[in-house]
Amino acid sequence: MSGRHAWIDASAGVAGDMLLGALLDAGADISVVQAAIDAVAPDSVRISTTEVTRAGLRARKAHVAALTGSPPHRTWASIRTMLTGLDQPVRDPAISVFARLAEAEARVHGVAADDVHFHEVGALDSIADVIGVCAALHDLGITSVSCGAVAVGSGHVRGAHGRLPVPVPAVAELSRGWQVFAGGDGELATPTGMALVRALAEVCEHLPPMTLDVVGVGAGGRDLPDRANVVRVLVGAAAGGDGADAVLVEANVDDLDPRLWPGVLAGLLELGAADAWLTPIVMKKGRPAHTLSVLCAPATVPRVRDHIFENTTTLGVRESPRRKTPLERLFVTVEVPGGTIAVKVGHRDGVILQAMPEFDEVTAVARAVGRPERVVLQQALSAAAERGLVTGNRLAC
Ligand SMILES: O=C([S-])c1cc(C(=O)S)c[n+]([C@@H]2O[C@H](COP(=O)(O)O)[C@@H](O)[C@H]2O)c1
Ligand code: NI
Repeated sequence: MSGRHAWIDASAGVAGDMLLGALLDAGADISVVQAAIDAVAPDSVRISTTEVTRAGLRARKAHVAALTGSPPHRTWASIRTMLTGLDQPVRDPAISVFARLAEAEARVHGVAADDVHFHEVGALDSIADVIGVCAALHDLGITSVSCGAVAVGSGHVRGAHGRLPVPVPAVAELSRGWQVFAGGDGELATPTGMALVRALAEVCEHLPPMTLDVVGVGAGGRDLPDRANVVRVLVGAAAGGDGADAVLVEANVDDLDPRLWPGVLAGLLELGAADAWLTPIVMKKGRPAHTLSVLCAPATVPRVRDHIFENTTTLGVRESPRRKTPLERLFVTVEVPGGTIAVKVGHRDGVILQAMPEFDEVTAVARAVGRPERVVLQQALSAAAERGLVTGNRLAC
């Protein structure tokens, strides 16, 4: 696996500064985080951390000190403009986080997302938390994130909106489609924390099998006697050595013009899905239909989801984590009359299990020389066999 996976333990709640503290505790470089924040809001905030204890457990508390006065209200549109100063790997997730917040606030207050006025969540410290978390993830080389069920709290809280029930409306809205539970008194999950989870974590899951590398513990502001007010981030490589994390995205569809399916499948592969296929099914009420299945890397899920909603008639998608164990593979070019063809060789522990000519190249040579594909395929297989590329043989060094 190329990148690292981070699993967020939000079983005691989540807030932007808690997540930032956890990632800094896991080893993210604070100067890299500060530089990303400075790129958006120069000389505005200073990030620091201290070691604290929460219910007797060591944790790192992130502090965001304002160096200037922060304007009380910001619109989503103005924050989006501020974020353009960031490098793409930090900017894209930061925009996704604020877009989530804007959509949630828009639904809560009954206004258009672009017109949403953030109050507390638009303050400099929230902006710093979001940018800081995205920069820290990038600095740690984390390429996929998942998170368990989130404790949201209970009771009431007082803020710019007056007295709000917990989970506060924005958190409730952001929680749709995610596993949540009360988990205790007070506001345990804040809008910024929940937006970070929803924008960055591809799936809600228990701790996935992984070779654990580092555990970061981020402290919340309160020290509760009965439970540690912390977010933990467990960072490592997904289990299976070369096995990569994958997500299966599926939808049952019974009313799409069938002529549209080839374009839907091709589009999914173009945007980076590892595979996309249709299975004929008979749905409720005896309706013939199709299951669309898409296997992709966790980071590709948001694009896959968007593509399915934009290009099919489905009203929802299902997502489930999967583990892929790819065979090691290499390509060997063989010569056939009239051209060359790449042969994909799958092997394990140095023994060849598969040697198959790439069929697109078989087709290209067959067309170029005017011979049937099956003849060119056989010629490529024979050429591969002459090179010793057959099942059971050891790979030549
Ligand atoms: O700023 C806004 S619009 C805001 C909306 C809501 C709603 O639920 S609506 C709640 N809050 C409260 O702000 C503070 C700070 O939140 P952060 O995400 O910035 O940590 C928190 O207590 C929210 O309940 C703000
Ligand atoms: Ni609000």
